[in-house]
Amino acid sequence: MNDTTRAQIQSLIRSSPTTDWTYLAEGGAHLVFSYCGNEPSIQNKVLRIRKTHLEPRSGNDTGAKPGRYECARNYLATTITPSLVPPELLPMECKVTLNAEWVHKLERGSLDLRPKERISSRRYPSNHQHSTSPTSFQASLVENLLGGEGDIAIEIKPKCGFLPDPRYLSSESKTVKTKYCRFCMHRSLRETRPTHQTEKPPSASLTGLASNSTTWDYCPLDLFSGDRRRRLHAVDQLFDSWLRTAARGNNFRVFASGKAIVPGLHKADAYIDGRSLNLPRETTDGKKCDNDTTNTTGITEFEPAREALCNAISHALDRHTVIPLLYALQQEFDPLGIEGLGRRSESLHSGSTGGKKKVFPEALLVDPTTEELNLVQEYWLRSRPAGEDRHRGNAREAESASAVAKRSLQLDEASDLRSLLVFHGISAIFKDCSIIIRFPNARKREGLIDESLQDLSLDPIHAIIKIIDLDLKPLQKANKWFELDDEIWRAYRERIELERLLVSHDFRWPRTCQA
Ligand SMILES: O=P(O)(O)O[C@@H]1[C@@H](OP(=O)(O)O)[C@H](OP(=O)(O)O)[C@H](O)[C@H](OP(=O)(O)O)[C@H]1OP(=O)(O)O
Ligand SMILES: Nc1ncnc2c1ncn2[C@@H]1O[C@H](COP(=O)(O)OP(=O)(O)OP(=O)(O)O)[C@@H](O)[C@H]1O
Repeated sequence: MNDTTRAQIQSLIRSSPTTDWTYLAEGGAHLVFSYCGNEPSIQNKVLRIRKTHLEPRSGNDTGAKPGRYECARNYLATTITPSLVPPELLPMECKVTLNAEWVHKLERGSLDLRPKERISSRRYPSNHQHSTSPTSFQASLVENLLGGEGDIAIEIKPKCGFLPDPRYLSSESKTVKTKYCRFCMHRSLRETRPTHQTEKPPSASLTGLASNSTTWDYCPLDLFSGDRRRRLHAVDQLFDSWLRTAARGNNFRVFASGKAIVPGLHKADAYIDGRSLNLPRETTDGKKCDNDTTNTTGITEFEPAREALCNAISHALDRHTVIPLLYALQQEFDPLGIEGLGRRSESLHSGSTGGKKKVFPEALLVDPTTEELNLVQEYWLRSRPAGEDRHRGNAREAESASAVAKRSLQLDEASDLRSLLVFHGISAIFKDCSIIIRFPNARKREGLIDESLQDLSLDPIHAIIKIIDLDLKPLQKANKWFELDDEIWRAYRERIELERLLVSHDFRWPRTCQA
């Protein structure tokens, strides 16, 4: 640990959980607070705290070894991820262990600000929880990627950017899964089954699939296509659903001066391209906007920002290697797909998965060892040219790199199931991470910080791009992944069939996701 890190940790320990930290955001697994105190060493930092506390320790809670998941997670973060992702894409962070009492005070102060459905949700498999009160929490002190006064930051959660290999699909699933991507089908499932993950926003399309063939939501295959026009379209669709769902989705978020903007709720003190976003507090007829997604009054106020913002994001992505990199990491570590893996497991382990029929036996789902994680690194490095070119290329190049990788390490149906599962777990991380694109305030950039913030630049050349949320997924989730995948494509097939019956004569199949 160097002196700077030591000073930061000291400042964190001295800081007050009730007055020095403000609730910023959260996902399923972490709570994130930004620092608002006066200690210079932790200005511009966020505190990212694991919701699930440390695994049980033996004895008196000091000096005992962390569990297997914890070890794998740390080894991945410190040793493996930096070889898969170039350092400039990773935020600077230092790990800290926080006293539970301190964390509880912090959490209590944030309860009013947190989305209700997030409070007390614990979704990790049971072996990552325990019933006794925790004495400490794992956290990291990370650079605040949203920036400060006058900066505009966009967060995109792109999700899975490719269709599965048909060779590993059943004849039944093939008809659907080779035409529609998992993300689009999953959105449809959430739309048609309100009980399925109810915290999710409804899709921007309020009608059925038939009309969906003309108005089409965000599809990750567009973003990952390598085609600039489709990428811009994808960004525009993300912006669109951000507007229509009043920022309730998790695929696109806009932050101005470090604060999340909610269309229809906020008056943002932010400017884009010299124009105020002018987010209305009230609709023009004087009624407070209630986040009703059908209320378009607040939405039109954003239209002037749409073009400038979407173009800037899209150009920033075009100039950067982050999208092809994520594509390669998602696709190369997942040659068979979860269905292919499940079918493989069934053929190998039929009858041995215990009383409750699960596709993957428990014994296969322990978290990876350091040796297994080293293989991940080896596989990745062997499949790519040395030097800086390692992280370059477009989606198509990534595909051919994938072919090379498969030849060199034989990651295919002949590989052992355990290795394939470990690799699938790595792919899952990159299917679920987010990208933050920050457009620093032009005047601050030029060192003119004391001038008025009228002229906020959205210059793609100066955009700073980082990847967040690269935590190891517990392999225990594999059975859930398999079951959800099965539910998703079956529900989509059913929905198509139903719509076809209902609107029989003029039914048009929904637009397919184009690889
Ligand atoms: O399965 P998915 O595609 O719904 O992904 C889950 C995400 O839902 P999303 O579709 O992005 O809204 C989900 O996102 P939210 O927490 O719902 O915002 C989580 O990221 C979850 O991962 P974890 O359990 O927190 O490690 C994600 O679970 P994993 O599939 O990555 O395990
Ligand atoms: N370094 C950072 N700087 C600024 N904001 C951040 C940072 N890290 C995370 N955030 C914000 O906090 C939110 C939640 O963080 P994160 O995605 O890491 O949580 P998670 O629980 O791991 O997510 P998931 O549910 O996808 O697993 C992010 O969506 C982002 O808006």
